[in-house]
Amino acid sequence: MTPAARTQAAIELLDAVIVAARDGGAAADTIIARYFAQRRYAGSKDRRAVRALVYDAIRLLGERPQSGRAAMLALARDPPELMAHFGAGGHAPEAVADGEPVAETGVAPQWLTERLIAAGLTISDLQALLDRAPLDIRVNPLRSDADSVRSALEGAGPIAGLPMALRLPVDSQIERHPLWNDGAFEVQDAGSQAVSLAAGAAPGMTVVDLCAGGGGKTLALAALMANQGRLIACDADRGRLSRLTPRAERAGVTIAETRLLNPGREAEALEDLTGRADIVLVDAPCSGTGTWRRNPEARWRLTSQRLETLTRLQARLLDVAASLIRPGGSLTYIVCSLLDAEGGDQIERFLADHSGWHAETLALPLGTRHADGMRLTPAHDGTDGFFVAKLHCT
Ligand SMILES: C[S@@+](CC[C@H](N)C(=O)[O-])C[C@H]1O[C@@H](n2cnc3c(N)ncnc32)[C@H](O)[C@@H]1O
Repeated sequence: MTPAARTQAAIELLDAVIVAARDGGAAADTIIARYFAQRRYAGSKDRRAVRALVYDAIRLLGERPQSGRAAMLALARDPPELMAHFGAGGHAPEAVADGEPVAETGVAPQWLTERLIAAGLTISDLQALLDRAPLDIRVNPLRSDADSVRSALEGAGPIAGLPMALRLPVDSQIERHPLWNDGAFEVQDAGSQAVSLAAGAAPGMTVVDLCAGGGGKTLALAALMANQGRLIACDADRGRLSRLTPRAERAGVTIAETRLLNPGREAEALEDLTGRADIVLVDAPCSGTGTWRRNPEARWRLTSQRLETLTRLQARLLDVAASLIRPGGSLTYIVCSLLDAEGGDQIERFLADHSGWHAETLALPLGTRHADGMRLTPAHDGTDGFFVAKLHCT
């Protein structure tokens, strides 16, 4: 592909990303993978270059742009050599027309920027939400140890405060590394590892991971439990939950049992656990404002209606979780969002509605105190953004 043809490919992809963001379609990564699956003539350098153009344009634009061309014209202001691709002939984009729209640059949609600022973030905190994410792994003590994994992976370095976490050069190809196959490590953001510690899981406990998804935190909990006790991994999404079993096998986790929940009727499938769990972890479905480094187009998807639906679901899941906890047990609530509506406000509501509960003052190796919990941000902690709180039932 010529450089100008790559620019045209990026425009076509951006058009698809914009439509998907508007209509709740596939993620940008999936759209790019599908595009190249149908264009085998594109070599790996072409793919890398086109992908970089698409993501550079997405990161540059806070509001969802009207078209891929408007997005690319905004990017073409700098570096200006991109502008020379327009009208270059062959597979290049058409020449720029007089008065053609150019998308406005920005960090996030106005309404979200306002809410994030209201949650105490600065503009540079917001800008850091769009940095390129590092590649972090969690060493699995059920299969290996941090020194062995570190010496086997080129460029691996420690992360202060997290003895089982290592940070690797961003482009490291590790997903099929022999040590990965052996279950010696999992790819997991350091922030995700830090907030998992908040639950205080220990050997012999009964732990419910209410929103386990593919099991990222379930596996971390199992390691903290030294594979002893009972770990019930639940989710309402059969596909996600089904990915947990092979991962657990690879990681040598034998205590995890999965339970599929019926949305809206979660408590029914958990009746036998009422008042019996030492710990319930609610890694709640959320807007993901803390993970824009990985999915920058997510900020083009979120609407205030979607946010409202999510906050209602989070409140309900907190109530379900509370019913499972034994007296003296604890509930850890996590969201990878930095909006107070999904973080501190949820805890405030919960405490107002549930007498006999209180929030613990957390002391995690990363993060800062925020509302009744702690907050991790890319700018402060070099991790994805999270809010975590721990509630005790007396
Ligand atoms: C933030 S993700 C969980 C990520 C996972 N804990 C991890 O560490 O990889 C939130 C999960 O909540 C699940 N979820 C959505 N609605 C739910 C419900 N009503 N009950 C339980 N889980 C639900 C989603 O399917 C999704 O997997």
